[in-house]
Amino acid sequence: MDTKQIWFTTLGTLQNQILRYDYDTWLKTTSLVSVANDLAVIGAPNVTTKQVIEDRFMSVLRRALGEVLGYQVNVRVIISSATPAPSEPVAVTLSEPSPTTEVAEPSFASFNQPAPMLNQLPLGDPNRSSVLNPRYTFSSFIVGTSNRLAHAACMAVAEHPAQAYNPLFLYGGVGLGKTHLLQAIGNYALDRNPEVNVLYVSSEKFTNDLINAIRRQQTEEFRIRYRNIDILLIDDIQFIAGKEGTQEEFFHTFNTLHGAGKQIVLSSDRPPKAILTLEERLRSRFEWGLIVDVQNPDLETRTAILRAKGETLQVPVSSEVIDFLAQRIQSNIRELEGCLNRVIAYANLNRTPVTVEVASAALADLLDTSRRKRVTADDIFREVSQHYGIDQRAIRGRGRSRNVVLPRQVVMYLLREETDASLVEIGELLGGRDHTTVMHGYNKITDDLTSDARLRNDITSLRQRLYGENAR
Ligand SMILES: Nc1ncnc2c1ncn2[C@@H]1O[C@H](COP(=O)(O)OP(=O)(O)OP(=O)(O)O)[C@@H](O)[C@H]1O
Repeated sequence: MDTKQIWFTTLGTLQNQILRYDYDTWLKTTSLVSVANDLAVIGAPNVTTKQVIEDRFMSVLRRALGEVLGYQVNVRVIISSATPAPSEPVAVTLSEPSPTTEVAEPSFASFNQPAPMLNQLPLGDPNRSSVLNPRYTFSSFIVGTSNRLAHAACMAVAEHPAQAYNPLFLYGGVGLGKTHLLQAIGNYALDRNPEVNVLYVSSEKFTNDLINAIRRQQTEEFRIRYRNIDILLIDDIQFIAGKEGTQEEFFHTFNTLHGAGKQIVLSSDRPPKAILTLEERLRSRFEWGLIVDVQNPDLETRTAILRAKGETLQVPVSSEVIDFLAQRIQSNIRELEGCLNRVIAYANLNRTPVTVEVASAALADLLDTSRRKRVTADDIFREVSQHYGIDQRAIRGRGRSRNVVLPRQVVMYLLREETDASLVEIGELLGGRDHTTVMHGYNKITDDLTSDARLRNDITSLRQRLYGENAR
């Protein structure tokens, strides 16, 4: 068989294995350039097709080719300027694409032409489920007071795309679960309906794709790629600030999708108002829908996350170790997970069970330095008293006016979060109060933190005072 016959037969097999519009859009226009040394080189007519094939069809292609050839081959896709129909002779000129990582924006002058209408674009999306991490689902996401709102908003969007909140804008510090939630929306929507076009990209990838499209004069493909989507998930949108050309293109992408009733979800490390050098017209669009923040996880959430993570690792981790880690590692969830992994690896290497002593040894450098000095109950009473201008005796006393109850509950919260004191001990420190009263005070502050920005600022500045530079 020559390459033409091989490809003809392979495409015939593939036609029965993948969705018809996927076949028509992405595979019909490809060719088999060569087969040699266990390597089959496939020619794609443009960079978008090449990317889609690489992202979605490599394993099915390998299998189909293997069946036709009778032996296994590796597959490589290149861009080929000729795009013969499968029944036509293969005659191609090869051109290697240039590297995809770029640093600066080129001139966008040639790019400001009208975009194709959505209904003129071919169906079938580029780069979807293949780039969504299957681990990032709603069921693997632990909900606590710090992320309850964000989780509910994402769930609503996943269930009713473009009907609940559009756009949905998620913001929060590093490692707090924004990417997880964004991708959970995509995974959920795809589980419900595999035909839905979901695209998850970082804003850096959006920028790079745009730059490459301009450089290769493939702006049309770029637009097809980005405007033929049902749910667009863009991570770390703050990075488009200051990039004029990217903002311009994103503005049009946003308008096209939003106008066509498609869902847009954005994440950022800060709210739209705080993204400096973001064009006003984009800022106002980001504020059209719902803006929710993801906060630092409280003790309960940290404990629940560690417990769930321990279960997936199938390594017995005692509740003492989990409590120890949840108390000590407060910065973010990525670090929390990293620390648990490190403790388990350390125990494995030393062939010991995972105990608090082992955890403490495994994390010695982190616990001693990065977080810093130990905070004492005295530190907390002193700082809270100064912050609210309330005498320490009043905080410990029996008064029930609002101006003393709030600082008292903040002390309960900080003692529980920042020290190893038990509920009973905290009650004693606060003038012999019952542990259920302490629990109530702690819960009150944790709940209020989700909705009360002023209280959040209070807690943040108190932590800064307690820990200095390293405070979260
Ligand atoms: N509530 C949660 N339940 C379970 N796992 C979580 C939760 N929040 C975050 N994680 C996990 O923590 C890790 C970091 O989360 P993620 O990458 O989503 O953070 P991020 O907010 O996008 O951070 P960055 O801004 O640095 O990109 C991931 O492994 C994620 O699965």
